[in-house]
Amino acid sequence: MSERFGNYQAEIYLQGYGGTTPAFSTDLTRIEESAAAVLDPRAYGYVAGSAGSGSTAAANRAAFDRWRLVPRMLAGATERDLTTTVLGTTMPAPVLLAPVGAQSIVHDGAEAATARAAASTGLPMVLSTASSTSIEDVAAASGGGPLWFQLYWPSDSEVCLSLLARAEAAGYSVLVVTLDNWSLGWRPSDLDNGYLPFLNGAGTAVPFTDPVFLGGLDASPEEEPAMAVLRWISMITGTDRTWADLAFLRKHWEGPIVLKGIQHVDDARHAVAAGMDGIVVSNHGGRQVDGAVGALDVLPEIAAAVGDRIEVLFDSGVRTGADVIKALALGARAVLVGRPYVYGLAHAGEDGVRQVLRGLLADLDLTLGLSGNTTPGALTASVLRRS
Ligand SMILES: Cc1cc2nc3c(=O)[nH]c(=O)nc-3n(C[C@H](O)[C@H](O)[C@H](O)COP(=O)(O)O)c2cc1C
Ligand SMILES: O=C(O)C(=O)c1ccccc1
Repeated sequence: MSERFGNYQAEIYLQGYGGTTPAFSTDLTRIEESAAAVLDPRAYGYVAGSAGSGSTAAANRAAFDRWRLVPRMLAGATERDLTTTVLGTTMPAPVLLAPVGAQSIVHDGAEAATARAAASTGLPMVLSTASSTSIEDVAAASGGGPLWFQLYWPSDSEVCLSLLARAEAAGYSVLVVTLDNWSLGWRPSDLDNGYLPFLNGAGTAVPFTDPVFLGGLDASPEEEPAMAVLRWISMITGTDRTWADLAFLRKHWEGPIVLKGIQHVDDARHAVAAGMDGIVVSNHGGRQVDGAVGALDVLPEIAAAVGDRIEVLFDSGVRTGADVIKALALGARAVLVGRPYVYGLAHAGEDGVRQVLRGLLADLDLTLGLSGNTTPGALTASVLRRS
């Protein structure tokens, strides 16, 4: 058993032996159910919800189910090493925390609690532009843990440059540019509830903490709060960009740049041509385009086309150790996890996020070993069978 992650399994058994069961299921496909019980129904609808009929979120899970592991025996897998190198940096496992905005709607600790939990596991946290906690405060909470910054690309370049400069100064190492959410998708749970994360009965909270953005806001008190929030969001998420515009980001960001939301092999090729360092194959957890292809379904062709020239990461629907193995075997270097850790945050703040992450890593470590594999880097499609 791997000392590092196997201990966590023993800890959970010991807790049970002492009469304490975990606050939420170690099955991350089910943690949503108990999160529904602890969250405000509208906040829950926002986090759990997805676009349209929910068919893309369902397709994400169905895509994982179509691939099965074929375990090997007596394969010398009693010792594993999950260490992975992404964009030249070593991390303890091939897992990152996906950027999730507005975390204060699920827990007062918000992104600072998430940052502390991430730092304690050594996994990189990707901070959202739409965070409820500032870039600097999250860096302070993280205490030197690995941090990446997710950029929503503002329509105003001064605001964009301010975000980039602050992220760089605060020590964020990688820039993740999200391309698939220049407008919020059609999300019936939020539409039915009249819910936007920054809009509440009492009025509005400006969703972005950047001082240049705040300084440029025109005061228009007559504007309907919902219209104001939508306008602010669209000012930050930007519109009307082209592949050529990426040169601006390349010029103003020294470190690696990763494009998030890639689903078509030609877009992956565009990313290479634009001099990007990586992509996240992702459909935003099914929150943007209803009826879209399951993210895992497009991963193999994209990895085959560009995987030797650019780092390929993956998210959307990852819930178990086996899911991580499948994504890696199909060409991803590492995966990002979204909703599960947000539910951990909702349940128990920093500790809840840590429980989710440690559980996922322990599951990954055990499933890797029990299926006869020892390192994430050695996984290929030969460990899988399509069914
Ligand atoms: C509540 C919520 C807020 C999100 N906010 C952002 C965001 O601010 N920026 C971003 O790039 N992606 C955002 N995402 C998408 C995640 O980064 C990620 O792509 C998605 O959650 C992965 O799917 P999963 O939840 O099935 O793991 C958000 C997702 C959720 C659930
Ligand atoms: O809800 C989302 O998926 C998201 O990416 C977002 C966009 C703007 C503000 C907060 C979150």
